[in-house]
Amino acid sequence: MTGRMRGIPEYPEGLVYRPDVLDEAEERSILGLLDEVEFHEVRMHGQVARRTVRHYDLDYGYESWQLVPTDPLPEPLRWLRHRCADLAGVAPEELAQSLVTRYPPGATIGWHRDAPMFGPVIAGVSLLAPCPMRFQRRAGDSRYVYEQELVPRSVYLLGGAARSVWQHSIPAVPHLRYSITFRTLRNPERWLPATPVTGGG
Ligand SMILES: O=C(O)CCC(=O)C(=O)O
Ligand SMILES: [Fe+2]
Repeated sequence: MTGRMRGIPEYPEGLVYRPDVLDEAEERSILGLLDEVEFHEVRMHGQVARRTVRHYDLDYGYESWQLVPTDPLPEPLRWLRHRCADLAGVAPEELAQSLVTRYPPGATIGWHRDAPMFGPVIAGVSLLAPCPMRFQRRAGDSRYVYEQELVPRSVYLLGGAARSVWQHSIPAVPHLRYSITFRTLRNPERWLPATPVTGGG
């Protein structure tokens, strides 16, 4: 489905979409946890976005383009990371950054590719309001487009060209939505502390 997007419809290679990854009880339990989360503003180029975010494990400085260690992913959310890792075919620890985004009615995220310090696989969980996720890529004078409806309790994976070539965006929808994204790192050794050596004197 490409809705009203202008361009040549094409499926983004590397996009995997799975509805019904969570059941309703699981969604409710996560929403209960998110009620307690303190969300932070996103300020880019001096503009405060309507969506708010909470990073875990590594925080992304929207202005600095650096990753800095932050609070660990809350234990009651770790099974979700594990499930996404299984879908993505990576170890849970490889999903080294978690981001919860809260989209109140009218909030959006504009066209972008995720930052280059993140790795080749990104997983995204959707909760509450359904919304379209839009994709575009340009080649010469042509614009290729795709629209994927994200239903609540679904997971998408961005790999291959869907991650590295295509841009994506989320338009405004009339009801509250949350997304939880888990990202791999391109250079884990640059950002993660070395595994501590244990057992010594
Ligand atoms: O809301 C979503 O699922 C997409 C979020 C996103 O693209 C991002 O945070 O980079
Ligand atoms: Fe993104």
